[in-house]
Amino acid sequence: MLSVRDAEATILNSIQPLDNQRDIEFVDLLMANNRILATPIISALDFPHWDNSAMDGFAVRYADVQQARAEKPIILEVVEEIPAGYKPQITIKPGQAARIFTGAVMPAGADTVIMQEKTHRQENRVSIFAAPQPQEFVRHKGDFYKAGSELLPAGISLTASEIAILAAAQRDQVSVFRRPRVAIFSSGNELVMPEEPLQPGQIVDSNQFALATLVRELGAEVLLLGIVKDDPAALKEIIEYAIANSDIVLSSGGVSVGDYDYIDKILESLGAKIHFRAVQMRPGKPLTFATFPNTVYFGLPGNPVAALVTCWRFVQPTIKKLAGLAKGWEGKSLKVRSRDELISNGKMETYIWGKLHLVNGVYQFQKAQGDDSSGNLINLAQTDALAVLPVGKTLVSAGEEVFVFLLS
Ligand SMILES: Nc1nc2c(c(=O)[nH]1)N[C@H]1C(S)=C(S)[C@@H](COP(=O)(O)OP(=O)(O)OC[C@H]3O[C@@H](n4cnc5c(N)ncnc54)[C@H](O)[C@@H]3O)O[C@H]1N2
Ligand code: MOO
Ligand SMILES: [Mg+2]
Repeated sequence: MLSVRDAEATILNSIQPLDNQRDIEFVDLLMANNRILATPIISALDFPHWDNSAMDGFAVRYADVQQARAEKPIILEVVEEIPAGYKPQITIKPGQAARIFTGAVMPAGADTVIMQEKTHRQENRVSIFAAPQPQEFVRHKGDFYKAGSELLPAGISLTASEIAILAAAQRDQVSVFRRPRVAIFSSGNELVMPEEPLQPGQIVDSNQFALATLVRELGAEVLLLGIVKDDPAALKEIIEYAIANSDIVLSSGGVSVGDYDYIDKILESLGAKIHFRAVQMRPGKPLTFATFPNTVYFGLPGNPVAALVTCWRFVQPTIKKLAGLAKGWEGKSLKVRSRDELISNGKMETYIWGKLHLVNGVYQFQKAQGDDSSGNLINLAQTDALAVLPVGKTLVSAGEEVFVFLLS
């Protein structure tokens, strides 16, 4: 059976990221949070734009004050006051200084700023009590970035710091990748919506809610297609519609070996390339991955935990890669100490859901309490990590280290 690693490689190698010409849109800066930048940002300006003071104090000529000492202060004439936002009018000559404030433009003639605490002001004179370093507390034009240099590369997710840079670079609109479109439906005669009273044998379709929420959290747009009966004609119709209208299709249920598990046969009849039908993992073994020319298809297993685990493990990096993220789409793992004993049959890569606790700066993994059947979605609540027992590993004792797959 295909290993998790090979399944992941097969999936990610078949993902074509969105196109940086065709698949972009312009959004206002404050709407760009968590969107992915489609075009690099090149600075039109030097940063800082002009020489300015890094302190409240006095702008001076270094040559005038290099001998200043507490016992023998240098006294300068204050010829101008320069608050932030003001254009200095006077050139500082030998023996002169300007009162200056943080962020204010350096006056011509001055090359150094003395912080206020090292001075004493009396009317139009200032005493300097300590020698500065040459050019101390001056932020020079272009020190941080020169015009023409790249401020932000394409393919990064925009957060507060990048939005600030875009604002500083005077971009009020920004070119981002469109959101990937993900079609979601559930298959099964037994499924009903949450508001419907349960008849014998029925079960609420929780998967469409879980998957839609996860997909939205990942920044993609959801096309929610609801519940489809285990009926080949109905399934074929919805799959045709889904592949025509999305980048990624997620169905849940109907991918195992039962007589009513039709998904794979329909995908075949529609000309899909079926890459695999099962992965050596638990939960999540019956996972179908197929591709159409413009759409990738995940036939997720119906059991609620299996559907979410396979989504976390495989769909999450797929959405990130397709969305245009240049790197960092692969899942993240961390080695932590397990509080609980973890058990596997050793035949499958086993994913045990639970929670991380930060204790004295070190993460500990706590397994979810209760029945760990893949049908028991109740104990998935508050899950933020999956402990991973590789094939061949049957036991992690309490207190032993284990790799966990992070969910966010
Ligand atoms: N003979 C075998 N039987 C099964 C195998 C196997 O290898 N050989 N694998 C088991 C595993 S593991 C899983 S996981 C399931 C996967 O089954 P399907 O993907 O075909 O899904 P269904 O049969 O339609 O449903 C399975 C289970 O999940 C419930 N379900 C389905 N959809 C939803 C939904 N949208 N929301 C909530 N619950 C859902 C459904 O009622 C069933 O209980 O196959 C095993 N069998
Ligand atoms: O994966 Mo099936 O993966 O639950 O029980
Ligand atoms: Mg089935």
